[in-house]
Amino acid sequence: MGYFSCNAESAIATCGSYDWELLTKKTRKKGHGKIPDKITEFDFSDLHAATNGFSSENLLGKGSHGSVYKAHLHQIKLVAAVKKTKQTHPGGGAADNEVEILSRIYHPRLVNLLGFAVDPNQRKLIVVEYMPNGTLYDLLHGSGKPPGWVKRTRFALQVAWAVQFLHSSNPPIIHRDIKSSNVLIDSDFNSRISDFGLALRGHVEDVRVKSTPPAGTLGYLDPGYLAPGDLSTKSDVFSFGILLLEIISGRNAIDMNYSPPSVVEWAVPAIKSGDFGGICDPRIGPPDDAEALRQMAVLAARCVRSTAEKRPGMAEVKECLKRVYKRMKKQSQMCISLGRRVGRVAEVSRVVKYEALDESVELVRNNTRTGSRRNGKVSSAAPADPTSDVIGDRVGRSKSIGTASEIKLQPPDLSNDHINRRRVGLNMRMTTVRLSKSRSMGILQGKRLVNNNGVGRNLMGTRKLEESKLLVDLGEYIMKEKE
Ligand SMILES: Nc1ncnc2c1ncn2[C@@H]1O[C@H](COP(=O)(O)OP(=O)(O)OP(=O)(O)O)[C@@H](O)[C@H]1O
Repeated sequence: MGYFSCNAESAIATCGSYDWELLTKKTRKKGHGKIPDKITEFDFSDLHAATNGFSSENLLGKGSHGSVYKAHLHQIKLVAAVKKTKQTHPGGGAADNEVEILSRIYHPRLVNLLGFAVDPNQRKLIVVEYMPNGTLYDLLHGSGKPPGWVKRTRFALQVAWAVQFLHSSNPPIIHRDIKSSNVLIDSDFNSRISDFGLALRGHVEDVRVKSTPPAGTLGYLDPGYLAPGDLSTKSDVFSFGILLLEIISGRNAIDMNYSPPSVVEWAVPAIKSGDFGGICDPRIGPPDDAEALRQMAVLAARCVRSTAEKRPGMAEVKECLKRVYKRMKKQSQMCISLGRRVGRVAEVSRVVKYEALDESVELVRNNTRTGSRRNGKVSSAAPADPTSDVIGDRVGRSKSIGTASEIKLQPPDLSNDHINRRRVGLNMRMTTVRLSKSRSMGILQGKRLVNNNGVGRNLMGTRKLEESKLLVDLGEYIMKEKE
C-alpha cells in the first residue's frame, strides 16, 4: 500500500509502510489499546488538493479552534477529516496538543489520528478518521427522529468505555471537554470521542497539569475545577454525567427554555424524589424498563455530585451502563417478540365473551394456539396469575360483563417507529393489571392459562369468573415463558 505523501521526519511522524486500515482492523479485533507506531506527516499541498482547496463543499463544521474539512486521500484510498486551526501557536496550541496526545493512543471509540501537516504559515493541520454520521449533539437535538433508549444507552456506554480507556492510560489522559458535540458517530453508528485540543496527559501532580489553567465548556465544566490543582479524572466524570443527563432528557446542558436552565439543577431534584419519568426526553417518553431508567438516572446524579471524591470512577460508570444497556436491549427484543405475537393474535382474532360476577368483559382472543411455530408452545398472553395451572388445552369463552366495551388488540406496526414500540411497551408494563372494563386487556387461551380457583374454568363456561382473580400480566407472562 502506498502512502499519500511523506516529506519529513519529525519527532512523531515518520514515513514507512504503515497501514492504517490494517491497524484499525487489527486493533478492532483486539478491542482497544494498540498504540500506532507511526503517524504520517502529510504534504500540505496534497491535503489542499484532497479537500478541494479547503472549499466550502468540503467543510464539515466549525469549532472554536478552527474548521474541519472532508478530504479524499485518493492515493491511500481513504476519506479523512482535516482540522485546520485558526492561529499559529508557537508555544504549542490545541493542534499540537491534540497530535501529541492522539499519537500515543488508539481506541476504537476515539476519533483516531491519521497524521498531520504544516501549512506555509506554520499552522498545524490534523488528519483524523472521518465520521460520516455527525455528532451526538445533532442526533439528540436535531430535527430528525430522536434515538430510542437502546441507541441512547449504547452511545452512553461507548463514550464511558472511551473515557475509561483515557483515564486508565499511563499516564492518565484527562479530556476536559466531554460533551455531545465532541462525540462523533462513525459509519457503524458507534459513538467516538473527538477533539483532544484541551486534553491533558499526565498525573495530577505533574508540572504541566498543575500549571495549566482550567478550561472546558460551560454547562459541562466541573464546578469544583476552579484552579489547576483542582483537576482530576473526576472532572471528566462530571462532564460525562451532564452528557448522560442530556442523553436521558434530550435537553441541553444549559437551556433557557427550562426552569432552572441548568440540567443539573433541573434533573437532580427530580431524580432524588424518584421522578425518573419526569426527566425523560418527552419525544420518546420513559423506557419500558423502569429499573434500567432508575439505574441510569441515579448514575448520572452521582456523576454530577459537587464533591469530586464522591463521584464514581469511569470503570464503575462503564459497568453500570453495561448492565443498563443489556436490560434495555432485552426489553426491546421482548417488545419486538411480543409485537409479532400480538400481530399473530390479531390475524386470527375473534371476540369471545365470558362472565365474571355481575360485570362483563369482551375480549379479543386468538385461536387455540398462536405461539411460536418452531417450538410449538402456547405463547400468547394469559390471565396473569403466575400460579396458573393447566386444566385443559381448550380456549375458554369469556363473556362480557355488564356494559363492558370490546377490547381490541391491534397488531402494532413495528416497522413504523419508536412510538409503536412504546405502545407495545405500555401494554407490557401492565404488570398484574386487573382486567376491567375499559383499560385492561386479556387474551385467553388453553394450557397454562387457568388456575385452580376457577378463573380459567369460567372461561370454559362452567363457572363464574371472579373478576378480582382475573389478572392480566401480558409482559410478565411472556417474560416467564422466555426464561
Ligand atoms: N472526524 C470528523 N469527521 C467528521 N466531521 C467532523 C470530524 N471532526 C469534526 N467534525 C465536524 O466539525 C465540527 C467542528 O469540530 P471541532 O472539533 O472543531 O469543534 P467542536 O467540537 O464542534 O467545537 P469546539 O471546538 O468549540 O469544542 C464538528 O461539530 C463536526 O460536525
